[in-house]
Amino acid sequence: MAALFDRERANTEAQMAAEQQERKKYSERVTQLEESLEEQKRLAKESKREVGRRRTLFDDEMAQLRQAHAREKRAWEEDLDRERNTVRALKDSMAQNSTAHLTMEATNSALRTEVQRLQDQLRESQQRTADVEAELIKQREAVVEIEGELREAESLRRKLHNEIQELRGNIRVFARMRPALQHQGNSLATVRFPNPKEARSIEILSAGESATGTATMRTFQFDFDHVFGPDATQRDVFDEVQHLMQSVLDGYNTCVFAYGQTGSGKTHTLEGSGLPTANYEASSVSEGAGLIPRAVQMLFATAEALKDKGWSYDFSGSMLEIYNETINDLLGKADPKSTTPVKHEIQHEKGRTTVSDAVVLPLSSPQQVFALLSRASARRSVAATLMNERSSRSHSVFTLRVRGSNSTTMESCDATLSLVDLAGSERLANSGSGDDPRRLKEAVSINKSLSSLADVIAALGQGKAAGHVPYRNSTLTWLLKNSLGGNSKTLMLTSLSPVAEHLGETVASLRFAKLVNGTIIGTAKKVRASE
Ligand SMILES: Nc1ncnc2c1ncn2[C@@H]1O[C@H](COP(=O)(O)OP(=O)(O)OP(=O)(O)O)[C@@H](O)[C@H]1O
Repeated sequence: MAALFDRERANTEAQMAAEQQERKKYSERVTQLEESLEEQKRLAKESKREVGRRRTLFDDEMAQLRQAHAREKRAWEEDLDRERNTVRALKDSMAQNSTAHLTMEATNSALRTEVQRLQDQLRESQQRTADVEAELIKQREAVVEIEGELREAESLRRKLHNEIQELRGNIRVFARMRPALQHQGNSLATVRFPNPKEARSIEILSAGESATGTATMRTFQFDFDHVFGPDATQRDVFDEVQHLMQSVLDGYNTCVFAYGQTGSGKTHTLEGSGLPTANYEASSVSEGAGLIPRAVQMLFATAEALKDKGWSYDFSGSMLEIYNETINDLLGKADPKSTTPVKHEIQHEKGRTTVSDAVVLPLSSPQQVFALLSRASARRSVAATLMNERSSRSHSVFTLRVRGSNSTTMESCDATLSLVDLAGSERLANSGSGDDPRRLKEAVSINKSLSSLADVIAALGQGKAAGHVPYRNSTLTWLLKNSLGGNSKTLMLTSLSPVAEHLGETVASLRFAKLVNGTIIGTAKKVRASE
């Protein structure tokens, strides 16, 4: 038992030792584990710290990264916004461009259509032009033919026109009675104009006494180429005269006399109320304008129109006054007050009349002619103040020389138009000269020249039978030698006063006019430039 016990005890002690051993090992193990746990804790702490540090670092880095990322993001966003804006702008622009493109395409297509249309039109036009050109060539040929015919017709017209003039007689006589002037208030003569449509007759009724002493009424009737009553206008007179202007351009010397007593209307008929001023337009003259401005306007206008038919004309003019048988140049430089006036000689050579030292001005427009007439008129009025109404006591002669040549037909002509305002025709007893020797001399000179004019016309009327034509008997007839006679066309415009008191002078003027009208002057001859 004891042994058992001892063994048991030994076993138990062995067991206890083993258990102790085990406990020790366990304790060591526990210590070890505790140390290890401590270590683990420390390590865990360290690790935690490290983790914390690393987390902090990581957080910092993350924060930085986030900031950087945020910055970048912002930058990207800004870039993105910009890009978006750019893209939007581009889209807008593209939209616009595409609209513009569409518009342009539409325009382009419209333009293409237009170009096509124009090309078609051009082709048509070219075709038409070709047709027109062909037609033009035909027309040109026709025009050349017509021009030739026209030239022939123009030459024929000239010939016929002048033949008609010849048939009518180269001296024609018109009578014009002026209206009563308001301010005069004189009693008027009894005058009748029978057959006013024909306008060729005038009748003057004059109270008288028969041999037995009974009161009678005498009627004087006169027939002329035309009679103008007091209502006739300046235009009416010119209408009857203008064919003579055509004759001047055709190369015929033409002379128009205004004859009549002082105050009967000679200057009114020739010049009219005031010459056109510098503002005058070549296409018109005033209603009051007389024969000279109208003739000048017509001559220049007709010369211009004849350019188409190959004619080219040169005009030149002079203005002379014959006072007491002496010639004064109204365009000359000499002082009109001078006591030693320039002496002018009249020369006739080859059908042309020239006056020595007289100014002849080249005239290229109607305005220049009017300037010439105003100059002459101013000069005449200076003389008039010196010589008391000298204008009605002198003859004024305006001469327009017209030279023409036709480069196509080689025709040429050279003629003068003389427009003569004669001195008052009243008889010596009525001239108011009385005992005034100056007035007497004037009246004698006027009488001489007017009776010489009648003699010349009468001698011309008698043709060769008269033998000698007394041109030299007065300065007037000598100056107008080539404008009278067979080589010219002459028109006498007899001015008449309607006043009863002037009846005697009116009848005398009409008798003189009748004498002239009864004269048949030989055939007018065209003057060629070379003659
Ligand atoms: N047909 C007419 N109509 C209106 N007035 C006229 C007419 N004829 C002449 N007269 C006027 O009569 C007056 C005299 O005319 P004008 O001076 O023309 O006469 P004249 O014969 O030339 O005279 P002179 O011999 O003195 O030069 C002027 O006042 C003029 O205006």
